Amino acid sequence: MQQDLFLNSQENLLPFQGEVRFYPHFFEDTQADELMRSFQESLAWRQEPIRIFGREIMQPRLTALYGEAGMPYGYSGIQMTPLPWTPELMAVKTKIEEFTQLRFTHVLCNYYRNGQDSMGWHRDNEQVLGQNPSIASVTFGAPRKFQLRHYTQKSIKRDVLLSHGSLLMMQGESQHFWEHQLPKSSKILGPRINLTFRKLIR
Ligand SMILES: O=C(O)CCC(=O)C(=O)O
Ligand SMILES: [Fe+2]
Repeated sequence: MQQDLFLNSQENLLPFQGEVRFYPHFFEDTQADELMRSFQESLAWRQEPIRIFGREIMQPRLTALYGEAGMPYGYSGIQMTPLPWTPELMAVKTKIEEFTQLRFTHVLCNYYRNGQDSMGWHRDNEQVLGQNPSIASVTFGAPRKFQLRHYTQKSIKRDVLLSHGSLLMMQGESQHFWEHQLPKSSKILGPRINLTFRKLIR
């Protein structure tokens, strides 16, 4: 199928032990602008605490979880109950599913209010994601640097600028062998919305 060819023709950003592919113009600019505005206003953004080394701290960003009823999702000591899909989130999910020929059950939404909001080094390797999860990550708004580094050889790093309307696919063994982060930026940046589509297994 044409789309499979296109999907795999994009170069792998990782040198080994996983696959990460970047599609800078997944959405047309006008569509990306509209989705940014709509998600900014309509999603149920909240600042939630997480537990790190037994201490509760507020996450340096806002989040919201949408997905299938009765399938909660948790990370870093918090458990989130999904809200039902909105038409816009469902439309984005369908577009990604048609492009990738994969299926997703949930979307974790992240809202970075400015350059001071961030996400630290982590792997998306919760058991409910299964062995080699495929994660589809789309970006709207301010472009931000996204970093990958090998989990045991931490000097091996890759950077990619996640731009407005882009799609990043993380697949294969990437969540075993690579961690990723969205560092703070000292630039004066507007808001950025990131949607990470995931498939939870029952
Ligand atoms: O904002 C991003 O691009 C990264 C989000 C992420 O890694 C996550 O939600 O697990
Ligand atoms: Fe992640």
